[in-house]
Amino acid sequence: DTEQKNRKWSLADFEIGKPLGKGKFGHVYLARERRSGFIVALKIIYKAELEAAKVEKQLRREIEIQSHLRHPHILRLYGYFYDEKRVYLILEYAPQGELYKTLRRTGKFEEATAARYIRQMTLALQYLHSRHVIHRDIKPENILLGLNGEAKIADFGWSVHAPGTRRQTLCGTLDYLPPEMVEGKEHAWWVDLWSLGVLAYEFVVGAPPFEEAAGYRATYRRIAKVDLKIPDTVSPDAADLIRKLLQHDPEKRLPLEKVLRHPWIRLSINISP
Ligand SMILES: COc1ccc(C(=O)Nc2ccccc2)cc1NC(=O)CCSCc1cnc2[nH]ccc2c1
Repeated sequence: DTEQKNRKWSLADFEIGKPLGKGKFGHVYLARERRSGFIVALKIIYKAELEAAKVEKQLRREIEIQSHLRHPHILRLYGYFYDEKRVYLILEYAPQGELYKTLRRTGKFEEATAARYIRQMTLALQYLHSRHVIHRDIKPENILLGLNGEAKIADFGWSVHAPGTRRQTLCGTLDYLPPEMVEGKEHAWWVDLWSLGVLAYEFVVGAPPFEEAAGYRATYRRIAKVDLKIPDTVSPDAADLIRKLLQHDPEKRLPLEKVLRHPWIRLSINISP
């Protein structure tokens, strides 16, 4: 409520529980707000690390963007506070944990499950794009699972207001990069359409489409050429959607509204939440 919303939080308001993981810039702990008993995830980030990485402004901008985002498939940032050494982000806790752990454990998802997650991510992207926010980093590692196993985009380490042209020093996997980013071109919301295609492929196949053991140059080449091979274990409907999203030309990528009406996605609606 508004009283809760505007109040000044401090560490004394929370009981810290088990560690939930290590993020880009900090450690995340389960925590309970003492007065209400409300469970949250508390991300503790050292200011020294922010200064060393020159990302203080990026964090401030993110907090500004995210404190206004409200969507069932986007992890909430409830608020933040700081003391002289650390910044604390009060984040939504996702009880069913990290989607990529489930994916690695099961190898790949049943197509109905995959389609449900893709529909949920599409709804989240539609909401973000309507707020002129590009996520640019949609991958299994950034998706958490809520109380009923619903997918939530959970990491906003790189979201920007559209159109983004700043080159990010990209660490981590290149598998999700679209050609225009690999070629360092101007990019916008259609970047997320490409990533949605990569995500759908990885969910039903169990590995990203352009992965190259030979290293990143080979991955770059395969992305730039859109050297896409879809195994015939993948249903025709799923393959059709993946092909319509993994288009080199951004204007040819299936818009989010059409993704929601695609047969593969419509089929997933009548199966569990
Ligand atoms: C909305 O989310 C976020 C918003 C902002 C930032 C962030 O760090 N921004 C940043 C930092 C420094 C410089 C610039 C920007 C991170 C997240 N998200 C996460 O860190 C993922 C774990 S969310 C916690 C959480 C919940 N529920 C779980 N269940 C199991 C594990 C788990 C883990």
